[in-house]
Amino acid sequence: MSKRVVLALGGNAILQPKQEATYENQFNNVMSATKKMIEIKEAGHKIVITHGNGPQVGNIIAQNEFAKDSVHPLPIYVCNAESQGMIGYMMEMALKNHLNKANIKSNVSTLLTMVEVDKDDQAFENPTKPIGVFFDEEEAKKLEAEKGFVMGEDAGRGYRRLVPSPEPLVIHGVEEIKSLIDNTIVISSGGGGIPVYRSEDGELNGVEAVIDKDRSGLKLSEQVEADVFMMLTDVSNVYINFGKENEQKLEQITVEEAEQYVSEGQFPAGSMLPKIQAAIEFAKTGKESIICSLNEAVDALDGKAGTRIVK
Ligand SMILES: Nc1ncnc2c1ncn2[C@@H]1O[C@H](COP(=O)(O)OP(=O)(O)O)[C@@H](O)[C@H]1O
Ligand SMILES: NC(=O)OP(=O)(O)O
Repeated sequence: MSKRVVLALGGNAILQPKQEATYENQFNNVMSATKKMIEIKEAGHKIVITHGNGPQVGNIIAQNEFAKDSVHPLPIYVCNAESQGMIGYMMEMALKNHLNKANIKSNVSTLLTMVEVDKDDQAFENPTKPIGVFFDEEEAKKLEAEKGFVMGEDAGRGYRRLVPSPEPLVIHGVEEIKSLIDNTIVISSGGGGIPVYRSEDGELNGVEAVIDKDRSGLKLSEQVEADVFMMLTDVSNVYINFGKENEQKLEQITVEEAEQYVSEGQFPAGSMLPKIQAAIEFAKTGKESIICSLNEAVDALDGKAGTRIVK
């Protein structure tokens, strides 16, 4: 059965933590990731793709920082737009080349997507979103002291800069996505979307933040009325007691079971927790959420791989 599927791809799939941030490395990763997405298309499903941008937006911000004495630094929301354009370009080109090779007729369109947030969101008081490259503890302390950055540990992988990550509320371009989806692979809300707020007079304004792409993926799935919300990452499943001797793979869990694991603190805030929370919210609507590895996406849609969260 053909399903309408929203795919959320992690920013780390585009640039792995230990890889150099060259264009070639990122494009090769995008080529591999999009090849897997084409398999979903070949299986007859309609897909909307969203993606992370943590490593990329962090690097663009760092480029601005390094060059600030000669070129004016740009606000974070503009850096978000830049990362959306850069990743969207790589994905659209890679998808078109794969489709061409496989002789599949489908268009591909990247939407520059603004996502509305509440300018009074508590997240602005408490930066939690890790972006950019990883540092050791000593380097992180230096950056806090010298640049006033907020730094934090990211899921045991080292220290990264933390920026506010408000809740996405309204995804722009939803009607356009719905009208395109039958014949087009749409890429939307990249990097969680360009964060904007609407002031009382109705005017849109950019705001300094990076939205979590799993939270935006959830909103996108709800607003485009997807059948499945799929978060593609670098682990095959969600586990309880992850990394311990008694770790246990989860294949299908209910919303109640997932909430119980969250309350036990099974999932770290910087990595698996936002995915599980987004999966729970989507599953509450009676639709299906899947967290799986990119390599097993087609099997996961058939119920043969990954972790499914259902009502
Ligand atoms: N309970 C868990 N089950 C599975 N993976 C977990 C768990 N807790 C933490 N992780 C980590 O979460 C990571 C995926 O989150 P993240 O790196 O933010 O993904 P992405 O960049 O793909 O969105 C995995 O690589 C894994 O190391
Ligand atoms: N914006 C965002 O959530 O990016 P990552 O997936 O790279 O963290």
